Amino acid sequence: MTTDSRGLPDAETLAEPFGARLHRAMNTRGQLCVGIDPHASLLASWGLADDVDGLERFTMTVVEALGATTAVFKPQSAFFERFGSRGIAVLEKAVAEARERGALVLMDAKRGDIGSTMAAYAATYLDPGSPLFSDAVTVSPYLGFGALRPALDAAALAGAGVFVLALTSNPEGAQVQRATAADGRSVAQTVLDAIAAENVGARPLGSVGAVVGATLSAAAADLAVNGPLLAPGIGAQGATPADLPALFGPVLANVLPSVSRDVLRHGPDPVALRAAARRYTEEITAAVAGRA
Ligand SMILES: O=C(O)c1cc(=O)[nH]c(=O)n1[C@@H]1O[C@H](COP(=O)(O)O)[C@@H](O)[C@H]1O
Repeated sequence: MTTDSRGLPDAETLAEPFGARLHRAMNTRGQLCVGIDPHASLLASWGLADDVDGLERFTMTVVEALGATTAVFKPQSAFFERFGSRGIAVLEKAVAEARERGALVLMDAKRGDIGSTMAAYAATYLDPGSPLFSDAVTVSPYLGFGALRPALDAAALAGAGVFVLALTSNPEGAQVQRATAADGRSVAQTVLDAIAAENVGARPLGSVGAVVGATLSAAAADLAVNGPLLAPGIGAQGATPADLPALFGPVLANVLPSVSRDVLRHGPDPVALRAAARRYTEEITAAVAGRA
């Protein structure tokens, strides 16, 4: 991807939808998404202070070590927000530096609100003029999928993507997501069907993704959304790349497995970080190819 002087995608890149850019990135760099989650415990294990300087050292080390080889970075916004405006400034820098190195940035913000407020979130993450403009953002559909419309429209306009929570990796998610909706489908299936409707006709891949935790024993849902499937939960939450084929079956090629702590714990040595990311990328490639 080419960028302008601020590290933002240039007009030509923006014309290409996120789904197509992600498809290419996964094919050339592998299917691993590296989560940037600067937990206080990780800062401590890297020998860094739990302050803004530690946050910046941690984040830039990850971006510099992995930016040239990783398809997607997923910074978790909360770990930056907890330091206030200076933490957000580090996040802005991380977005620009990651993109500078050719990685896509999926902002893990999990936003979701009434439509008029959603428009402000869309302006934050999906307007190319915003300092936090990202290639994609995670959103929550629990105020109703329709309330996400401003984000879906802004993403389409900017050539960006939106990942909607469908079946999350945490055990508590089932209480809401497996509940039966008025028409007899599960709540998760209504979300997945709405995502699929957004992606109709998109080639090679739609720009609206679903979040489906790799920790699930079975999806028990139709995952054929013609879009990417972000699969967090590998590593610290107990799932492995070898779990992916049984869970995702025919849509395995569209899965973007995400690992945060189990890569990050190998720092601050960039060589060890790269080795950990490479191991996961190879294991995912083997799983997708049926060799796991
Ligand atoms: O949207 C997400 O990224 C997400 C969805 C989900 O269902 N489960 C989940 O763990 N995540 C995020 O993925 C990351 C997982 O981190 P690790 O468990 O350290 O790999 C965290 O940033 C979570 O907030």
